Amino acid sequence: MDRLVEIETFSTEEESAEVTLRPDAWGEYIGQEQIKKNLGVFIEASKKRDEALDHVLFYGPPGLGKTTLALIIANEMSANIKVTAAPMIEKSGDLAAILTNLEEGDILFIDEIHRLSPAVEEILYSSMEDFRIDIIIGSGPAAQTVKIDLPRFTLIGATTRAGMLSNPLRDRFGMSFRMQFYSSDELAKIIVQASVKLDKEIIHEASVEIAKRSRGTPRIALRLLRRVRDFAEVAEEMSINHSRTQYALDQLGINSHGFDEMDIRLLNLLVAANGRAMGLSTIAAALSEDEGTVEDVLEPYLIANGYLERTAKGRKATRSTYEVLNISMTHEDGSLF
Ligand SMILES: Nc1ncnc2c1ncn2[C@@H]1O[C@H](COP(=O)(O)OP(=O)(O)OP(=O)(O)O)[C@@H](O)[C@H]1O
Repeated sequence: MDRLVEIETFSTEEESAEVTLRPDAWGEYIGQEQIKKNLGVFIEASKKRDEALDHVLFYGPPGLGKTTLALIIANEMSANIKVTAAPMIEKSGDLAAILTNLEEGDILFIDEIHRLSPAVEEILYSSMEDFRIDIIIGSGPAAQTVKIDLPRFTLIGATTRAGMLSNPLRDRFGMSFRMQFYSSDELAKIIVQASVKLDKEIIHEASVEIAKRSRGTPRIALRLLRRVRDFAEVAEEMSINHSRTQYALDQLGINSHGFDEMDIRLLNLLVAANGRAMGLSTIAAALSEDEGTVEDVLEPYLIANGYLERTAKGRKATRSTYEVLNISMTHEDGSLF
């Protein structure tokens, strides 16, 4: 039987474009070397034993390749995969319907797994551990519990917030992997690979320029590649060259450190606090963003690169923040922060 890949979550135009650029084999998946090495061993071992792979958790900022890895695992295991996201599983019945439709060895990928409701999570515990669910039929004194055996499946969970997972859920994953930001070299390779799929030549310097400005994130790199390609095509250029790339990225408001407008606003805010720490809620209100976006999307890259520090009292600018914004680190009286 052909392998079945069912994806329920892709909706926006950008996401469906991503599907076509998504690598589907190990060889095309660039970077995350340690994760690939370990997963390779575990996949080979479970194939040798002819067993389903143990449950896997991927965590880290958005766009680093969690969904892509899940699809590659399914490919390697020659398993069917069903891709969904926690907000789509509202009631325990929704999860029960998904689970009872799985077959032996299938993979279920749940994105944003930290957003499952406690009632749904409860069902997941027994299904992950005992491959069995208890469903309550009816209500009141006439209610009956029916036990349903499930096939041995693999759950792959992805989250931007490992800290928000409950302990019982976290403990039921046999392996968990933290996704790393990508180096510029790795991103440049991803960009070249994607440009081949898009059938648009890109010169080396241009791919490096996009890579440097992509916040260490493949999704951003691919989005910028598509926008730079637009600029090149409107200018009727056969290939994407360096000067067009610089021009396009400047027009898109992305500076040479990869900061976009929102990063710059956040860093300026911290610097304006004159060395004092600023709370998450204050930052979110000042940027008109919700706290989750600030914490999951904006901050991780800035922290990983030393431009923002999380302290017990709140967020603070670092020496690198002042340097990168070209601002002096002194109080009005001349003393250092
Ligand atoms: N290591 C990689 N090599 C090549 N392309 C990659 C790699 N990682 C991600 N991509 C590409 O980047 C895009 C985003 O990846 P993906 O959707 O897997 O990220 P994600 O971590 O699941 O994001 P989210 O958590 O927001 O769903 C995809 O189009 C994918 O093709």
